Parts: sequence; C-alpha cells; structure tokens
Amino acid sequence: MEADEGLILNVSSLPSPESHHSAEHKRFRKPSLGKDKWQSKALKRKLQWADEGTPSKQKPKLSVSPIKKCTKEADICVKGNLSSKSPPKKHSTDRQNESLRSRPFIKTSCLFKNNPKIPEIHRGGVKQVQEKVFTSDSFSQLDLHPHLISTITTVLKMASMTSVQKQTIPVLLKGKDALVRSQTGSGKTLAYGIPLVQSLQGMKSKIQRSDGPYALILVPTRELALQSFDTVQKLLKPFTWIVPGVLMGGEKRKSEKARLRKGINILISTPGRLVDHIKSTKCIHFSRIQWLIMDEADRILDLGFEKDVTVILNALNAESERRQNVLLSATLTEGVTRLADISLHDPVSIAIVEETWDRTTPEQEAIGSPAHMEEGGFAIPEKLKQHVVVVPSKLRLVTLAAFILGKCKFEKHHKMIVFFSSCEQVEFHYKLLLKVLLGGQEAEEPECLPLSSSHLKFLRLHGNMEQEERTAVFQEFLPSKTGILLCTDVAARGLDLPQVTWIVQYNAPASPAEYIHRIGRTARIGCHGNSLLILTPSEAEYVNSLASHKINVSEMKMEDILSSLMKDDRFKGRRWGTKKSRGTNPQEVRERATVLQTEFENYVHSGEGTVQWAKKALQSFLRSYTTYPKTLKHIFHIKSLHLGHVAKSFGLRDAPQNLSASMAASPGKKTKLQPKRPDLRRKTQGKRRLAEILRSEYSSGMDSGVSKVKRRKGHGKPGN
Ligand SMILES: Nc1ncnc2c1ncn2[C@@H]1O[C@H](COP(=O)(O)OP(=O)(O)OP(=O)(O)O)[C@@H](O)[C@H]1O
Repeated sequence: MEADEGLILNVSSLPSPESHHSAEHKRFRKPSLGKDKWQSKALKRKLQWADEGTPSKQKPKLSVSPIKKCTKEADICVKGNLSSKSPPKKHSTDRQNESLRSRPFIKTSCLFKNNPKIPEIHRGGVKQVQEKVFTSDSFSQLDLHPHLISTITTVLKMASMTSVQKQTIPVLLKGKDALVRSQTGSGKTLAYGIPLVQSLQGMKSKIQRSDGPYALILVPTRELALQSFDTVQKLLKPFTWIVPGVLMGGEKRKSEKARLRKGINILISTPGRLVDHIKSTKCIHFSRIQWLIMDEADRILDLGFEKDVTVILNALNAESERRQNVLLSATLTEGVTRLADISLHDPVSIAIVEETWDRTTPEQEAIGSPAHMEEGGFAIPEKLKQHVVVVPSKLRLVTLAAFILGKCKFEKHHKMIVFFSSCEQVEFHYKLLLKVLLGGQEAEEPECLPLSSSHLKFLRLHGNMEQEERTAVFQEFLPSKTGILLCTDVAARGLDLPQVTWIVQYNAPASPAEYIHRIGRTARIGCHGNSLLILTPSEAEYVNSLASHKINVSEMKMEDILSSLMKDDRFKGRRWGTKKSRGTNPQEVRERATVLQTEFENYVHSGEGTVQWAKKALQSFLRSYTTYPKTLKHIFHIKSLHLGHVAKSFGLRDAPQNLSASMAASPGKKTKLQPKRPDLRRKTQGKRRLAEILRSEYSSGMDSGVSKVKRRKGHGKPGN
C-alpha cells in the first residue's frame, strides 16, 4: 500500500460491500424496501479512521482504531452524519437522508492528496491545416450516367460535390491511379465509389454476376466493410446486374464461399479474410479485376496486414495485369509510400489543403509525392473543437464519469464515443459505468430508472466481441441521436456515425494519425463537433507533440468537469445532509468525487471475481502502455506511472501485488515493468504481444485463438 493511500476509514459493523451494493440497486428500484434494516445498520456504525501517515507497508486493518488525524477529506466521509442533528421534514428528504446514511464507509483514500502537480499547458500559435469541405459544383457537371446522377441526388440526397470528390472523380474517370488524402468525413467513399460504378456500368460487354470480381475494395475493419458495402449498394441501385458483396469474417466461411460461387462483382473485404479465401476457396478468382481500392490504406499496413496485402497483390497480379489502383486515407504516412510503390502505377497525388498549409521548404511546395504530404500536418475539420484535460491518475475514472454525466445526462442531444487502448479496458469500463452510473439496471428495467438516467445509454465495441454483437451494436449506435459508445481503435477508422457530438480519448493514441482518425468520428462533412483528450500530468507533453503536427488543443480544467457532479445528488457527501447545494463549492465537488470513487471501489471490491476483473483490466492497460512507439516513449513510459494511483482509476483500493510475472510491477512504487537487461528473447515476446493486441482488434474473425466475449443477457459476471 502506498503512503498517500494511508487515509483509510476503518469501519466496524459494516454490511459487506456486496450486500450494500445490492441494497443500492434496490434503492433505485423500490425505495421503500429494506429501509428499517438499513437505518438500523447505519445507526450502529462506529466510524474510525487511521492516520494519514499510515506506514506504507502496513496492511489495512478492519478493526476499530483511534482517531488520529482528520483532514478535510476525511470529513467528507466521516463527519457528515448530520441526519440526527437535523431530522428530515419532508418525505423526499427522508428518503434522501436514508440513502445518504446507508452509503458505505469502507475505506477511501485521499483522491485529492499527493497527486503530482498539474503542469500548465502552453499553447503555441499552432496554425492548423484546413480544407474546404464543399465546392459549388454539382455532380451533373461530371460526365456520368444520368441514372447515376439521379441516384446521387435523389437516393443519397446530395447536391454539390465535396472538394475531394471534385478533384478525384475526374482523375479516376480518366483511368488513372490515384493516391488521395483529404480530411476525415470529407466524402472519400463517394470519391472512389462514383467513378467505380460509372466505369463498371458502362463496360462494353455487360457484367454478369458469374463473371466474379471486377473490383476489390480493401478496408481495415468489418464495420467499415459493412458501411462501404452499404454505400456501393446504394450507388448500384439503377444498375441491378452488378452485384456487390462483403467478406469480413465473423460469418461462416461456408456461406461466404457459397456467395463467392454465385458471383460477386464488387468485392469488399478486410485483408485477413480475403487472404483466407485466397488460400482455401477454390472458386475465388481475379481474372477480370479492373479496380483495386484500398481505403484507410495507411491503417491496412499499420496493422501488420502488409503480408496479407502482399499475398493479395500477388494473387491479383498473377491473374490480371492491368487495373486501376486507388489508395485513400486522411493520413498518408511513410507506410503508404511503401504501399504506393508496390501497388500504384504512375499515380496522381490528390491532397486538399488551403493556404494555412505551411510551405516553408521548396520540397513541401511540391505536393506531388506522398512523402511530402505528411510533413505539413494533417487537416482537421474546421468546426471541430479540440480540448485536453490533465488529470492525475487517481482521478481519471471519476473525471471520465463526471464528464459523461455532465454531457449525456445533464445536457441534451449528446452522442459520445470514448476510446480506450484495449478490449479489456472497454469491457471493464462498460460494466463498471453501467453498474455505478445506472445502478446496474440498464437493460432489464429501464422504466425503473430515475428519469434523468434514461438519457444514459452505454454501448461497447471492440475486436474481442462476437461479430453478431459487433454488428448489432454498430447498427444500434448508427441512427441513435444519443448514447455513449465505449470502444477501441476498431471504431477509429472510416466509420460514419452521424450526430456524434463528443469524442473522448481516455487513453492517448499511439500516433498523431490515430488521433486525427479518432476525433474524425465527429464534425463530419462540415458539421460541428468536439473532442476531449484526457492526459495525466506526466503525459502533458503530448500536447506539444500534437502541436508539432499542427494539431491545436485548448485546455479544459478538471475541476470544471468534476463540477457536473453537483447536479447529481446521488453523490452528495453525508455532511451536507439535506442542505441545498448552491453554486459550485470546490470542497463539495471534491466530496462528491470522493463519494463517486467510493461507489466505484465498492463495486470493484464487492467480490473476488470483480477484483480480479479490475486487475485484469489494469494489467491490460499497462501492457498497452508499453506499446507506445519509440518516438513517444519519453512521454508514455511505463516507469512514469504510479501503480497505486493507476490502480485507483480501476476502482482498486491498493496497488495489486500479483500482476503477472511479465509485468513485474512493484506495488506502491513507480512501476518497474521494463526488464533490467532486456534480451533478444524478451524483445521478440514484446513484439509478439503487440501483434496479438493489434490482431485482437482487427482480426479477420477467422483466427481461432482470439477469445470472444459472448453476448450475455443482462450483463452477467464481469470479466467473462
Ligand atoms: N457531396 C456530398 N454532399 C453531402 N454529403 C456528402 C457528400 N459526400 C459525402 N457525403 C457524406 O459525408 C459523410 C462522410 O463521408 P465519408 O464517410 O465518405 O468520409 P471519409 O472522407 O471517407 O471519412 P474518413 O476519412 O473518416 O473515412 C457521409 O455521411 C456521406 O454520406
């Protein structure tokens, strides 16, 4: 146990955390149930607490100990039993008091003590790269089939072209290869979709379904495959003889084979799944392929799909030599240059930038080569407001919860995506937030929830989920006007989820490119949007790293986010009793944050299973922390993490002692996760682990080794 976690409330005659937790649930469902029992238990309580300076190695005692020192924060939890002094007058306050009295006091460390100083964020005058989204030109100006134009205007309801469409469509209609970069949400799908459909519908000999693929569209994730399929299908409405199809894993291989046998003319696939079919499905052939499109091309390589892409290119080259190739992304990086070299023939480079592009060198003037495209920074949608908040590790969880409550419960019309760095963390936070913020009654009895809570709808999406559930979640979140989607980077690329108002990055992304794609899930096609990046004090320098890529963030204050808790009396400290809270009293805000943290900790410590589950999530976080690239290691280094503090953000009261050997963490001290003498074997293991993590997010769905989270009704035991 760490020194600053010595402020522990040791309580005798406490109900077990588990029984308390279920009582809290009952409080929401049937407020009158168990009232007497809880009142008498509350009266029996004798609250005692240990000295703040408890030696760090001393084990927490559950016995009664003398009061040695009382800090303001201890007041929060201990002194506040005011109900006997000022008895409630009204029925509602009676019930409120009862709930306050029944609040458990097990042990709560000082959330606001011994935290590292929050450094000031200095924002240089970063001039962001900007693109104009729309042009005044209409699609009818292009040389397209009239039915295609009417589909665009009547089915897709689009009037004018976006900048990237205006520049790309004519190039592709001329039969040229292209390398296209334009900001997120600028309409790149139609930029390749329209010329593709125009060219296939106009082929001299009419396409037959049995001809097999004429076009191959590669995308990194299954959801993006589904989305691209949907767009292509719409464009093909008047051209019913051209058949699109999607291969994306998760589906039975047999049924995909059957669809391939029947014939797919525009094949949309994730690379891994396609390679699987190339290797095992006899009826797949590419003799008529005319188009190869790689959307999110840089990501396809990042994921270690390079080998897969090579297999695919070889398969295509073996059967057909002449085809048109297109690579697209909002962030073209070195990887794409490599891919461009092997897949494109004399390409036209298209990048949509405005004057703010900082052309300081003659090389940068020549945007003709993809290498130059990345030097000036990536464009960010004009109406996207980016924020950063620096939060000490211990306060991360409550800050996230307060932010979600503030936006999605106490404000209207917010739809939010929260990014985490691993599947386990998504699962953990999903269930923890459901249990604590919604009282665990989310799915079963929404009508029993306090009215305001009905605005909170949590969903999650990550690579370890069964495909059926992934698709269901995607389809549910897509049209929804509200909701909070917790996810990994599996949702960072390409997904077009309308009306998302906030992107929260709970774990910083591993590259500026990923930052751009994550925030790009909002403020699409000229709309407004907001993003929040949550950093710890030791990570604050990341803001400079973003600035060097022309990414400009403005600071939010943690205290302002936490002040949303003033609107939620479920987290009212006991000493405030029935007193009406006026304005934002910083002390009361801290108290409420502490009550909320206690609720998290109580849930996590409600059983051995939940403790293990939190440790697993913590371990997963630490593992992902070791995978930041070299260039960011000075900011995100495992050694700069304080394990005891980080544990708090997983609802754990103490730094876990028994993390797996590979972690070799030392509780209560800064973590020592790096081997003292890293040898080659360990390096290889690290690489393999990284590959596993990435694969778990993006696997084609055919890798048998990936464990799946089965869909459970009513959200059963965590960690399963
Ligand atoms: N000309 C247009 N007019 C109006 N809306 C458009 C137009 N073109 C595309 N859109 C819409 O803009 C949204 C974003 O398009 P799309 O998903 O193709 O963007 P993107 O550039 O591929 O984004 P990302 O880089 O995130 O993948 C979609 O909802 C699409 O229907």
